[in-house]
Amino acid sequence: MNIDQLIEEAKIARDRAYVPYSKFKVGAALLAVDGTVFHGCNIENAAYSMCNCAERTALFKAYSDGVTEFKMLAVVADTDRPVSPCGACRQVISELCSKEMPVVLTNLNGDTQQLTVEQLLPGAFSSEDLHE
Ligand SMILES: O=c1ccn([C@H]2C[C@H](O)[C@@H](CO)O2)c(=O)[nH]1
Ligand SMILES: [Zn+2]
Repeated sequence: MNIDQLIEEAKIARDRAYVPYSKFKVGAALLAVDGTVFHGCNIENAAYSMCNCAERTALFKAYSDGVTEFKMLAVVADTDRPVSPCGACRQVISELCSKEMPVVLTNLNGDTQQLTVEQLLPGAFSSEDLHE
């Protein structure tokens, strides 16, 4: 599974987005070290704050299936620039993925930006900050 293939998987995930309120579809594809690809889409709710982003959907699906080691995450939306994950997702990605893992951000025009998890949220608050 290369980067282009993972982006295609993210587009498949995006097609399943449940977005009756924003109409803004986002897809994510999370490649695990064992080669499994977890799809994630955004899932909205009439109680708006319950909306879940595509990135967190993919990560939570993997974790809840017992898969916790990842190689790469791709995210796609119909944006002018490569889609920018929200702050909440950056925080969750920082917690659950290695600092060095590549995150591929893209849009439907094929504009692509590749960042590491550390670059996505430099200086993220982490478990190391929690000394009791
Ligand atoms: O990277 C992003 C940015 C936004 N959204 C979702 C949240 C909401 O459903 C919609 C509009 O913010 O897009 C994602 O899933 N991922
Ligand atoms: Zn988000």
